[in-house]
Amino acid sequence: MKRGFLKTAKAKKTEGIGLPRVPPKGDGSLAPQPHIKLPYGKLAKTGNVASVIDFVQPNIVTARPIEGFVSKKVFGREASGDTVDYSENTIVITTLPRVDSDATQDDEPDNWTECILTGHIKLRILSTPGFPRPVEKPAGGKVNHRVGPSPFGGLGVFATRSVRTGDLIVAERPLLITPRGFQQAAGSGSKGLSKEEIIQVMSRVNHSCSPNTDHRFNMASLSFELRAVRDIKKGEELFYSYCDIYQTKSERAEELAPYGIVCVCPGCVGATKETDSLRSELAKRVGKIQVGHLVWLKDQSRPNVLAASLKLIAEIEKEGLHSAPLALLLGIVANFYSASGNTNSAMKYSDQLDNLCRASTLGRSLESNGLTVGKALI
Ligand SMILES: C[S@@+](CC[C@H](N)C(=O)[O-])C[C@H]1O[C@@H](n2cnc3c(N)ncnc32)[C@H](O)[C@@H]1O
Repeated sequence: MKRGFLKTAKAKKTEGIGLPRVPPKGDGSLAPQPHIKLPYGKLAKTGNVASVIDFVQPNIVTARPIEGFVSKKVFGREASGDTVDYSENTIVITTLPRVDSDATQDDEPDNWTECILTGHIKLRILSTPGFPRPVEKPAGGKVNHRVGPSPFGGLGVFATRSVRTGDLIVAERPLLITPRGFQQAAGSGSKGLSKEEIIQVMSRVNHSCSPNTDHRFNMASLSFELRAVRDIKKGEELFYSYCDIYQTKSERAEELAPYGIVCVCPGCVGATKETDSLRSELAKRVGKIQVGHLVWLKDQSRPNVLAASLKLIAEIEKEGLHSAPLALLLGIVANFYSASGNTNSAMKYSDQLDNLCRASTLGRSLESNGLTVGKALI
C-alpha cells in the first residue's frame, strides 16, 4: 500500500489528492503495492495557507497548501502534547490511529489513515468510546471479496463466498480522508463514497439501484464496513447505491449523471410505471400501513394490515429494495404475529429484521448496546 503520496512529485502534479496509478494485473485485480511511509514534516508556515503541526503523535506531517482541500483563509498554529482544542477552522494533518513512525503494514495489519481534519473532528474521534477499536473482520477470518473486471465496466468487487443478510463482507480504513469526507462518513447513508476519501477496496464497488450491500463508517475503528443487505451468492458482484433509490428511473438517472453513469442495473433496465410508482410512493404506502397497524393494535376488531404488509414486502423484495421501508414492514409483521400469539412466525420475521438491521446504523447502534430491533418488538 502506498504511503507518503501527499509528498511525492506525482501527487504535487495531480489536481487535488490522488493515489499514484498502479496498473491492474492481467486479470484486472490490483497489483501488490510497495509500502512507502508517509514522510514527516516540520511545521512550515507558508503565507496565508494553513500549516499545522500536531505533537500528539511524533509522526505528524506538516500541512501544506493543497489546492481545493485547504481554505486559504485558514491559519494554522502550533499545538503541543495532547492538544485537541484547536479552533474550529484549524486544519490538522495527522495519522490515526497512532502508529510508530517506522511501522509497516505487517506491524499494523489494520492499517492507518492519513487524516486531514478540523480540530473538533479530531476531538470527536479521540473521544469516541472504544477508539481505536480494531477493524472488524468477516466471520471466521475469511476473505469474502475480490476485486476484478466488472461487466459494468472497469473493476468491481465480487463475493468469494456466499454471505447472509447483515454479514460483514469487508471493513477497511481509508488511506486518506478529508474534513468533508469525515462529515459525509459520520452521517453516511446509502450514498457512495466520495472523492473526499481514498479507500482501496470499497471505492471499486459499482452502483446499482437495487443494491445488495450497504456501507457505514465506524468511527471507533475508523473504518468503512460493507455489509450484505440480502443473501448474496458466491461470485455475485457487490453493489451499493450512489443515489436515492426511492425515486423514479428518470430521477435516478439525473442524480447519477455527474458520476458519468448511464445505469443498466436490472432496476433501470426493467423499470416500468409500476416500479417507478413502487419506489416513489413507498414511504407513503408504508406510512399508511403503520397507521393501520397502530389502529389494529388498539382495537383488534378492526381490520389488520397483515395481507397488505406481506404483499408490499414481496413487491419490495422483487424490486431489490432491501432497506429502511422493508425493515419497518418486517417489524410490523413480527409485531402483528406476536400480538396474535403466533410466536414461530413472529420469530421468523424478527430474525429477518435483525439481520437486515445488522447492515444499518440504527441496528448496529442498538446492537452495540446489546439490543436487537426485531426481538425488542415481540
Ligand atoms: C467508485 S468507482 C467504481 C469502480 C470502477 N468501476 C473502477 O473501475 O474503479 C465509480 C465509477 O464506476 C463506474 N460505474 C459504477 N457503477 C456503474 C454502473 N452501474 N454503470 C456504469 N458505470 C458504473 C462509473 O464510471 C463511476 O464513475
